[in-house]
Amino acid sequence: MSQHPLLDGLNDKQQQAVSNDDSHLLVLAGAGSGKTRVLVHRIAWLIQQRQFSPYSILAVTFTNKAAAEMRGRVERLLGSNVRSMWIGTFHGLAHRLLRAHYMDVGLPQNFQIIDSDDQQRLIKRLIKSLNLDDKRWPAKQSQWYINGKKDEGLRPQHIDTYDPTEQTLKQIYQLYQESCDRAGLVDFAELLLRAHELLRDNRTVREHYQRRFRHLLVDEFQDTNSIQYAWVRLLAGEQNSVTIVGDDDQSIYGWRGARVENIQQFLDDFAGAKTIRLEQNYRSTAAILNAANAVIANNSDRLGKELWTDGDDGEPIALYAAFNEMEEARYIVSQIMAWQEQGNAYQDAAILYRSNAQSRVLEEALLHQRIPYRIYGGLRFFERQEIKDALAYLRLLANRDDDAAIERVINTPSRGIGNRTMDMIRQTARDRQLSLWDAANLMVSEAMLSGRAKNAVASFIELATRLDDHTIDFSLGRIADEMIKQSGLLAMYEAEKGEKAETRVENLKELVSACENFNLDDTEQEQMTPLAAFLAHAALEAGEEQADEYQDAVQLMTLHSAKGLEFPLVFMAGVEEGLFPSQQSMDEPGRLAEERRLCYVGMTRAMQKLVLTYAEQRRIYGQEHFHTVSRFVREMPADSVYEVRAQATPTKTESYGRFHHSVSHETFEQTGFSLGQRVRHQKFGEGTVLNYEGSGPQSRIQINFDNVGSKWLVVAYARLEPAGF
Ligand SMILES: Nc1ncnc2c1ncn2[C@@H]1O[C@H](COP(=O)(O)OP(=O)(O)OP(=O)(O)O)[C@@H](O)[C@H]1O
Ligand SMILES: [Mg+2]
Repeated sequence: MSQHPLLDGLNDKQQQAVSNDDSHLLVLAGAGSGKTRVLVHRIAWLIQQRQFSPYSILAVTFTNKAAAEMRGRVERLLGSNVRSMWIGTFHGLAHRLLRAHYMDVGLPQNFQIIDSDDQQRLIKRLIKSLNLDDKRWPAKQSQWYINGKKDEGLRPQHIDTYDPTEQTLKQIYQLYQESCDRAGLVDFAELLLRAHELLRDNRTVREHYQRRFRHLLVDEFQDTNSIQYAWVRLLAGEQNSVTIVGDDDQSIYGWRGARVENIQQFLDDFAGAKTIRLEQNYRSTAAILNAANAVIANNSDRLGKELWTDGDDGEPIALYAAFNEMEEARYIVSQIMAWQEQGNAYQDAAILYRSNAQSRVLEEALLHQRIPYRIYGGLRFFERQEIKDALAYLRLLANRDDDAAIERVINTPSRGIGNRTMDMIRQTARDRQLSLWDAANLMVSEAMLSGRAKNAVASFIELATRLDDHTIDFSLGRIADEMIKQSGLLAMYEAEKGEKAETRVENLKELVSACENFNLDDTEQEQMTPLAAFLAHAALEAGEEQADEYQDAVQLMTLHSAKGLEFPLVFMAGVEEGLFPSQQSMDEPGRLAEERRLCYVGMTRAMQKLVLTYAEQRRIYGQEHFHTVSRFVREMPADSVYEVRAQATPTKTESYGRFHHSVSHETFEQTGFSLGQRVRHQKFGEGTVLNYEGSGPQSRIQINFDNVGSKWLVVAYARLEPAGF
């Protein structure tokens, strides 16, 4: 019997899932087993074989990018467009519903979506208007509260509480809601909630969509939250078919309200649902898959799945122990260069990391070698809001007349300098041809401002002056450290709640690390002060174009955003106890299990080659840490991992007080020198080898000369000789 072309290239179980009749279906399977592929083929099958109109299909994916890809793949399979099919993220689809029914939900036609930052700013203003102390009531806390309630489907009137704190939060929520409604603003949580209310409360609309969407298909179902699940149930109604695919081992958003229990709930709620398990992995080599399976086996409470491959063993997983994070980054970059020289594309390599703050050092190493890269789902380090705030303070220290810097931070964190005061300062500056700084000083000394405004401006001037005087003899790292503390920036972000604020605090501390490690010689701008040189470096780096969409570029992303994707070559950087698993997760079994699932997700992104790296010493979040290799690595079978560099002989270099090891991998061997070695230069005299980069004739070596300090030299020209101790 000849089979339908849409079933070609699928195994039996996959074919069963694709050609399933109209009963509800759960495809429960491990990573890389073809779940997403099954969804794509099933959509095409429904249209071509079962004659459903694309109009009657609704598909949900986890990101917009995944939605676009899925639509493209369906269209390629069918050879026709499926424009009338609804496909998108839960948020995107909710938005579409609200646009179509704005009147039914009481929104103006031109309602606007606000992002998390806008939302927070609005809440902040409202807290002030209630005359609440914003130290006692940080906007972030209210934001967290409001969004949490919305995710549970609760409006202010549903909240009954005698707790005085919650009563105030409820009052803020109420006021926030009123002002959003008045202004026609909709936040992310509101999109989901309002669309849910529309479907729940408006029978005509509900029945319309229930009649329309005969098939609902959801990818990455393990990461749906309560309201998203409620949505699926409403749209399914009594007669429509629901296909969900997921993997309980890849549930990694529990911390954000996702409920892996929804998989079990689905089987309870949707009568007659079938379960199909896919067990063959088509993505990764046996070495990678076996190691990933061994890691996840350490979790309990799993729904239980098998995963095997008949593919090649492939290369074992490489484990590289770097002596610090910079050397880790250089190693990764050198491997990517070697891989590219073998004829591979940059875009087939991905660097995954646990924390956003790790990206800075990696970005710098890539920039240094002029390798294009793209940060997936995020801003580059020096473009992030909190970093720009902090840099503005540093700019102000370097140059009081930097008006843009003053504009940015004169009231960040809030010091009671309002728009009116700022307008007056701007006006004075214009009238008298002064910088904002000079205008502000003038207005304070000549009492041109009212009492409160004057005090606020004076305190800002005093802060900048004090910071400068106080840090005059400090190293760049200490200047940055004092600045984030004294300016109140650190405290401001620390007072906020939520993941984004946590990341911001981490990034600020990471900026301190960046300053500490900043090497003046790197810039070859020895006439500049370290601060000025650093600022130039940061500005240039931020101004560097992010690789554009079509350019071949290395992919950088957090482990979380790598979900569902695959790459021939994958690096997982920072696999260390305390970083991955994270420090906070180590004492809580639930969180540790989620970290382990994240490790499983990361490893199973790799198709051909997986490289794990860790740094024995890492300066992160502004502090030096000595880490051991992650327990997850120890959970991998010994024969599936090989250490790239086993032997390490620590030598201490006085100037840096850091431990260095002699490296034995090729790149450095070519130079003929080893870290910590004593060398002699004709002009500069004797010194100790601190660092190196690049390979072949281009390789450069950093030497701390006893008399002239540290210098980077090109090995080929430096004519260095070994020297005795
Ligand atoms: N029957 C098959 N024959 C050959 N290749 C397949 C088959 N099924 C899937 N693949 C390929 O295996 C890879 C993984 O498939 P897919 O991304 O659909 O897996 P998944 O289960 O969705 O993974 P994840 O859990 O990571 O989202 C893809 O490159 C896909 O094209
Ligand atoms: Mg998938």
